[in-house]
Amino acid sequence: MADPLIVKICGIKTYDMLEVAIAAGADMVGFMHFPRSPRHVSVDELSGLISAARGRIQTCVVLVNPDNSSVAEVAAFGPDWIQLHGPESPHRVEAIRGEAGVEIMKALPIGSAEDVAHVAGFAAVADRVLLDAKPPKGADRPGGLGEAFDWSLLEALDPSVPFMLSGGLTPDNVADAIARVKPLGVDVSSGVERAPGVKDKKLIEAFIRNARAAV
Ligand SMILES: O=C(O)c1ccccc1NCC(=O)[C@H](O)[C@H](O)COP(=O)(O)O
Repeated sequence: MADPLIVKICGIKTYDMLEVAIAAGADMVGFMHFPRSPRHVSVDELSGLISAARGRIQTCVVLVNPDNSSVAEVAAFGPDWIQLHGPESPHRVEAIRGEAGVEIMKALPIGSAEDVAHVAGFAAVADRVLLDAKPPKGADRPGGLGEAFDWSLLEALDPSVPFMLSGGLTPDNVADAIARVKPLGVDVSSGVERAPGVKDKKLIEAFIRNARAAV
């Protein structure tokens, strides 16, 4: 039997939306800890949200090129995952994985065949990879931009590499994405918001319903 699809709702900032994601059947929530993000949560907020979610849904803290002290500070709250969403090298991913004591998801920007060729090297040192759209030059953050990439690029990916798909997913395109790309899981942020950083209950519910119906 095929593995069940993993659905991650990223950029949760409030307890209300954490409850919405859990009730709607998400498998994982992401908390952004990156000040330039409209979804940024402070360390105090992170600690509270992770505690409220513990044992009910998997938690993932998203960091961008963190130093060792940031990793240790966040890991101490006991999330299930840390997502590295910056230009971390495979060597740095491996080092953080060794130190953090939590599972590591490495986000990788995909905009060309060359980007796809690098995925297997990161998959070998991370617990999971998340393939996202490559941000345009001058973007103020490396993710959460609501932009999709050309999914056909993934036809060149080694089929033994499990990955999650993100970038511009919405309730309207998630079923098509799953059918075409066959990811291990899907991740969404902008597509379930009514304004940047403001999640919407109905959009979260529709996204999860449509994703589950596609498998
Ligand atoms: O969401 C952000 O603001 C963000 C900022 C900096 C690094 C990563 C960020 N988001 C990480 C995610 O996992 C998003 O869910 C992923 O990039 C997809 O976002 P979207 O295209 O908006 O659905």
